[in-house]
Amino acid sequence: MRFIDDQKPPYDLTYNDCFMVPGRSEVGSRLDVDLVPADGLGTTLPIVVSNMTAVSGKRMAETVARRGAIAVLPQDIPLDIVESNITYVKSRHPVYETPITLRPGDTIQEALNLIHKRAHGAVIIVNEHEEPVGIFTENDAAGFDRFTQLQRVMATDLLTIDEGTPLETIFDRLSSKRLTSAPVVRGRRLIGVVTRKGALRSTLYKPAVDAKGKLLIGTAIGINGDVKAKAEALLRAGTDLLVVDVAHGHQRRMLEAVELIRSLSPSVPVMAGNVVTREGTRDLISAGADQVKVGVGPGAMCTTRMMTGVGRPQFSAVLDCAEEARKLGKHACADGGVRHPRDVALALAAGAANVMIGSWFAGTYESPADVLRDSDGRFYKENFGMASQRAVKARSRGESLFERARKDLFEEGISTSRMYLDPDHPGVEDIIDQIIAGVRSSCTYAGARTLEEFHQRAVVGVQSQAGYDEGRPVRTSW
Ligand SMILES: NC(=O)C1=CN([C@@H]2O[C@H](COP(=O)(O)OP(=O)(O)OC[C@H]3O[C@@H](n4cnc5c(N)ncnc54)[C@H](OP(=O)(O)O)[C@@H]3O)[C@@H](O)[C@H]2O)C=CC1
Ligand SMILES: Nc1nc2c(ncn2[C@@H]2O[C@H](COP(=O)(O)O)[C@@H](O)[C@H]2O)c(=O)[nH]1
Repeated sequence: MRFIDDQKPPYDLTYNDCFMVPGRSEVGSRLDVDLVPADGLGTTLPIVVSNMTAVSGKRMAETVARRGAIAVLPQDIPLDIVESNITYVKSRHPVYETPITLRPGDTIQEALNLIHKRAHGAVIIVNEHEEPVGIFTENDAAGFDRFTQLQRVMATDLLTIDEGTPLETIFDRLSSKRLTSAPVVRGRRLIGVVTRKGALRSTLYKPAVDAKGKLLIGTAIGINGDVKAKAEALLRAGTDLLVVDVAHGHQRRMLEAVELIRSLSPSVPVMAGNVVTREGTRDLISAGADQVKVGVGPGAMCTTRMMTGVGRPQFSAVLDCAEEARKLGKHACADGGVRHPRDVALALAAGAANVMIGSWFAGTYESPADVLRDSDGRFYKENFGMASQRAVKARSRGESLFERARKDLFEEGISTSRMYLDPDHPGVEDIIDQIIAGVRSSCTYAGARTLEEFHQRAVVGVQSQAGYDEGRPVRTSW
């Protein structure tokens, strides 16, 4: 990446400060761009879902891995739950979505409680042999009370798709019947759900899978407690990526933890952070990290900079740390502060191998929280920072009341915030579509076919606030 006229500003930059100019391109189509990160992890998109309790769980993990990204389970979750989540994600189909199932005798209320847990908007009603016998969508509830059994309202003229049916055929069949989704069967037994959009997406994205073809999943670990025992348990459980994560990643205990983890497994990919300096990057890499996580204070739930004055504008932090990591043959993950596809593109232009996103994904069907409605009827989910009182309480539940009360005094981070589901993009895959459309386009503007070429060719300028505002779409007349 270079700055226009090679004029690097003498101050640090946020994503909003930056813009990219187009360059001569030989890339004929945005679909010719390969977005596989250079880190060799097995992902096919440069997106990592933050290890935040309100963001990353098993549904998030399976959904993003199916499209080529990876989610990291937070360090707050009890180890036995982490183990079962890894097993669950590894058991998911790499193409077909996991169905929500109920029995004919279950009620509309039960179906409505579950239907927003996934984006495909249907509950499949199965018999005792796990064979689909009906399908329920929200519209089927109209005019019935909540205790009505599903067998009374479900649609029974089912279109089922045989496992292995070509994706284009699935799309055509669903389109011709004006259906958005259908159960997938092996013989007569339900094995998944496929949607029209899902069939299309599966032709555009490649799942992130391990050597056995199982979906990838990462886990996070802190530096408190018995790091060795926790790391060993996560490795045994089959984590594909270990993220060693603390607010201040450039500290002795962190470096020791990374060294320890590296000694336990020479081969597991280790991401460690957070840092924003070249020195921090070097130290984490010499301790054994394959990838440094970059970002202090840019996150949407983050009060670090207001509380402490510490942090660094994210674009410059990524630029420096990624350059340092590259010199050492390693990688950087730009963590936090992403609110638009352009931010992802700028992080990649700055040299990041991956971009970690938290709060944006909290407002999706796949994040762990339940969907709530505000007084205007708009759907939202609760999000909270990992340094907030709520998260600290969860992390320290094994400690004495006294210790927990002391920790409360160190609360940092927003306790809860509302992340509204975008009615046009309520699922995490909808947001991934937006991001990837933006990033593919950015690459072709720069004339790049790969992320490495993008980093080499990107030309960045610095803009005023007015320059940034000019780029924002205008939704009403003025
Ligand atoms: N990227 C960012 O800007 C930030 C991210 N976070 C996120 O919040 C979560 C919790 O982070 P964290 O509180 O570090 O995790 P932990 O609860 O795992 O604590 C980190 C350890 O580091 C010690 N420590 C020393 N200096 C600091 C410091 N300046 N800030 C925090 N801890 C320090 C703490 O000791 P002691 O408690 O005794 O001081 C503690 O033992 C993580 O997921 C992290 O990513 C949090 C803040 C900023
Ligand atoms: N200072 C804090 N940073 C936090 C907290 N919880 C998470 N984080 C960091 O933010 C990113 C995600 O950023 P986002 O803009 O996409 O939401 C996450 O990966 C952490 O590094 C917190 O409580 N305080």
